[in-house]
Amino acid sequence: MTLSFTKMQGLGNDFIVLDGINQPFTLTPEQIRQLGDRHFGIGFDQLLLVEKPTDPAHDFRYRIFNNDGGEVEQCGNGARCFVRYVTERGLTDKTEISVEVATGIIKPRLEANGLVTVDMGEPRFAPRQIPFVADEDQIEHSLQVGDETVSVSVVSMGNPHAVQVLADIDDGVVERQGPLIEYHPRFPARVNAGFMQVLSRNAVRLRVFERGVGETIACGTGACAAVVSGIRRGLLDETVTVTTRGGNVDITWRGPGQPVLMTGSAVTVFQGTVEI
Ligand SMILES: N[C@H](CCC[C@H](N)C(=O)O)C(=O)O
Repeated sequence: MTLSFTKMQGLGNDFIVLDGINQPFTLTPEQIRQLGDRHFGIGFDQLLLVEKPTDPAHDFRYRIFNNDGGEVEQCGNGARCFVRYVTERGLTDKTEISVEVATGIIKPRLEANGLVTVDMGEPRFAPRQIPFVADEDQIEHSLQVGDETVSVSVVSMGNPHAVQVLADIDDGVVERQGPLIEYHPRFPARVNAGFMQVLSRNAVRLRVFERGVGETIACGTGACAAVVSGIRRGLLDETVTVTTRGGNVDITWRGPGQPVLMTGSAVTVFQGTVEI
């Protein structure tokens, strides 16, 4: 099978985007792993699939696969690339679209300045919604990680995140704790592990060890979850610039019942075809 794809990146989190509307296909998890391999395949963090919506009230359906082959509920950097892809390829003439994801609706919008803003929907905190093994929602939960006891905030942006606030995120903590948190038994669906350093009430640094991938250069939903958890902890104001290894993304959250808004870049790198 020959597949046409577009290679894209948001803050260095990289993707291949596939048009499942005009190019119907199926891929097994093993085939996704092969395509995602950075030596024997194309290489990507996630594969993004564009499909027709199940509800005609919306413009598209958006499916996301990590490079371990697993399908997941949400991808923030990918959402910005999604709207750039469908407009550049003429799949829509709109600049703001309504997109179905596994756990809700997101609304990406192309801005006049070339950036993309996405209404990522409301964050969720109930343990069963994450999913997370705990009695109730708490702003911080104690978690045993190897021989360390850490304090995490647990947030779902559709996909699960466990976020720590640390004075230093470059001392080896990401490499040491990331894999242990991703597979922690209290997260039945695994989890993305965020490591946040607060610089001011409007600026943080963030590194994320992503479920199904490992550490990525940037994580959009991770940035959303980190800012929400920092606001809930009383450390941040409602609009925050998140500095990742791949660049900056701006996140706004006006509190419970409100959506998280994310603004950042989305870049088309190249087009290609692949035999699989
Ligand atoms: N690894 C994530 C999916 C991709 C999230 C990230 N690339 C983003 O930009 O939000 C998960 O398993 O939930």
